[in-house]
Amino acid sequence: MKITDIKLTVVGVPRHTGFINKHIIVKIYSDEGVTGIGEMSDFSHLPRYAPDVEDLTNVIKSVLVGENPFDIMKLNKELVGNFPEAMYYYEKGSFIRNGIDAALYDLCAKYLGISVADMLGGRVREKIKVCYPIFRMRFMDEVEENIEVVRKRLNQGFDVFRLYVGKNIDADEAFLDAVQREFGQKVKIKSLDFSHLHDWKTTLQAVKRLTKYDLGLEMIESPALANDHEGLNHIRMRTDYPISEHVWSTRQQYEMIKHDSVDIFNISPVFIGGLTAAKRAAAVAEVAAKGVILGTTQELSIGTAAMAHLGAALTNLTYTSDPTGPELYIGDVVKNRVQYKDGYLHLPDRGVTGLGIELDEELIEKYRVNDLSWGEVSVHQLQDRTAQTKV
Ligand SMILES: O=C(O)C(=O)C[C@@H](O)[C@H](O)C(=O)O
Ligand SMILES: [Mg+2]
Ligand SMILES: [Mg+2]
Repeated sequence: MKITDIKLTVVGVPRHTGFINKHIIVKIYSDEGVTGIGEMSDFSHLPRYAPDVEDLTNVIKSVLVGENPFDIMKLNKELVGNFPEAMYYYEKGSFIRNGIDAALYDLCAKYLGISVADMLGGRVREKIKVCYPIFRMRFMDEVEENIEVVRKRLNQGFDVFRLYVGKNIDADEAFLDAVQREFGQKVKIKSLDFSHLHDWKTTLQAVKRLTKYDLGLEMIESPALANDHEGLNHIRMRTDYPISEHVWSTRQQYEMIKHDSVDIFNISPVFIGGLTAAKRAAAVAEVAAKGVILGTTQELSIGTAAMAHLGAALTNLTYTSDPTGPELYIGDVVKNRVQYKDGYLHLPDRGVTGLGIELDEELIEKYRVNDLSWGEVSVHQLQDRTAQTKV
């Protein structure tokens, strides 16, 4: 089989919060008449610049056209050559590699008539426990709005949540207090995510306040400045709670092991550049005897299905994971969205081929936008993932 062509389509899909995220839908065509699909998810992250999609398409064509899609390791090496790793969480080259890698798996698995999980090592599980995110509050009046989100999502079966914290600790505390009073044991807050906003010592003060409300806390995430591997170790040694951090490059994961920085690696294909790289990062975690969760950038259904197939094959998925993107957006671009039930992300059936997701061309057209250009949006909105415009 040979790759014959590549198509990239940009879509902008609003979230229930009002925040609009741009993604690129990838199609890889082959001379066997089989097409692979993938998703370069959520370019709506800092820094505020964007790749030119026409130029990007040409670059990717120059890497892939004429190649055998089964040469996944060779093609990943080529992709890393063209879009090198960086020591940055939201490195856009990783998003690009991720979309291509998923489409290669989809193409090859469809050709073989098997599901992507079967290419990644089969199924250890059929469903993955996930949590619903509560985005960061800066103002007290956001507390009640977020309690309403908990009420609504609990009714839909999401009983585990995670909370982005660190810009208004009074609001964080008021939220946790209100959750405890209203929901008691019915709801779990599995993580407090500080998103690298503060140095570890400042975070530690906040952790002391917020862990008064232990609602089933599994981990404290990103509690030091980005790439402060020693800082993570300092705070890890001073709190009883497991520390988690995202993996965004091979070198950064190595440094975190060297400095014994974390208990849990938060692994997302989008931030490490694909299913291939994410599977390797999970194997590295196993070697280092660390826990693993599947993280998220809040993907649409294609990106989330890719993570479900990956999660199916991981033996060391030890804590509650994060991918709930399709529940956050008001729409999607597929005929069959991924399924959530009782707070679990369910894998597509074993009988499906590829990722098991079918594109809906009408929905692609509905959400299609010309490019990845930035509209009016503030750094706060980008950090906090809300449409909140107050300063
Ligand atoms: O755990 C995290 O950190 C995230 O989920 C990052 C978020 O910013 C996410 O990418 C989003 O877009 O909401
Ligand atoms: Mg995080
Ligand atoms: Mg994101």
